[in-house]
Amino acid sequence: MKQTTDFLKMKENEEKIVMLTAYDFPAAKQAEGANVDMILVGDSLGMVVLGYDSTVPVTMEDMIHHGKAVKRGAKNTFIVIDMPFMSYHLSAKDTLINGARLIQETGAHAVKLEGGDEVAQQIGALTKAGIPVVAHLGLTPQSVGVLGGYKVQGKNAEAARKLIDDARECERAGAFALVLECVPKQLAKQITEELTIPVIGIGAGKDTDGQVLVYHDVLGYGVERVPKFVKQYENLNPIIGDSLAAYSAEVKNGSFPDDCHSFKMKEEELLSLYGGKA
Ligand SMILES: Nc1nc(=O)c2c([nH]1)NC[C@@H]1CN(c3ccc(C(=O)N[C@@H](CCC(=O)O)C(=O)O)cc3)CN21
Ligand SMILES: CC(C)C(=O)C(=O)O
Ligand SMILES: [Mg+2]
Repeated sequence: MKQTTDFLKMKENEEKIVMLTAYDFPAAKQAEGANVDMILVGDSLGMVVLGYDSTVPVTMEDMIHHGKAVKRGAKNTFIVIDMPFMSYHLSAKDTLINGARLIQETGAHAVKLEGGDEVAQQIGALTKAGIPVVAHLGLTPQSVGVLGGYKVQGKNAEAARKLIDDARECERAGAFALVLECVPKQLAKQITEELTIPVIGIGAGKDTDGQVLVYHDVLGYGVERVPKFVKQYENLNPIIGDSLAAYSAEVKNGSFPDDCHSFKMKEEELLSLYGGKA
């Protein structure tokens, strides 16, 4: 299994880092089977598997419940788990307690939290306590209310400069990697070149050190509309829809279950069951 330091070496060797989200046992098994370098138990689970319209309602309990299932499915893959909304803002003590719970109770290897300068203290405290941290900048979905929607970030010079400063600050605070979401590709390239730690992009172009996508987006599984930056490698929705409709139709018309999906008792057992008594 890869370690935090291996991701730094991958950056140095210009070997791309592949990250994919997973929220449950089967997805984690598939991700590990596909040899992804890192699995992210993202708080996007609130939207793609719990049906909320943002990541804000996701709780520590939700993250731990899903994190445990992912770990059972991917025992040999590096796992990063999102710290949910407001679990790293109240106090240094709360941040450490929540970070420790996520690591200890799920068996994940690192936590991820959103923000730059304003959470540098928390990144430092967690790292000093022995919890590896991935920073997350650009479009930070937990701040959707403040950002006013899921929009590309860092489009003007001033916003871009702030993002570059924040990225440096995250590295200085001790983050071992940075997720950069929904920013212009030129800005992502510059940040990737300026940082020593690996930058993993999502909607950030091809020049970052790695890429991350949401499992359900890649597969077209459950999700209806996906962000522009998503490449759908499959569209499972109609496959699942058609399969379930066929099952339903066959139950209704009596063609399921047939003999090959049923169990049979031997004739002599049937005879002794009914034979003398009927
Ligand atoms: N299924 C899913 N995939 C994700 O990548 C994802 C989630 N959910 N939930 C949490 C966040 C939210 N994300 C999103 C959601 C929507 C857009 C989006 O629609 N963006 C517009 C761009 C708008 C603009 O031009 O500024 C787009 O058209 O892609 C982007 C990121 C990324 N994350
Ligand atoms: C989109 C990725 C980076 C994420 O934070 C999540 O899936 O929650
Ligand atoms: Mg997230």
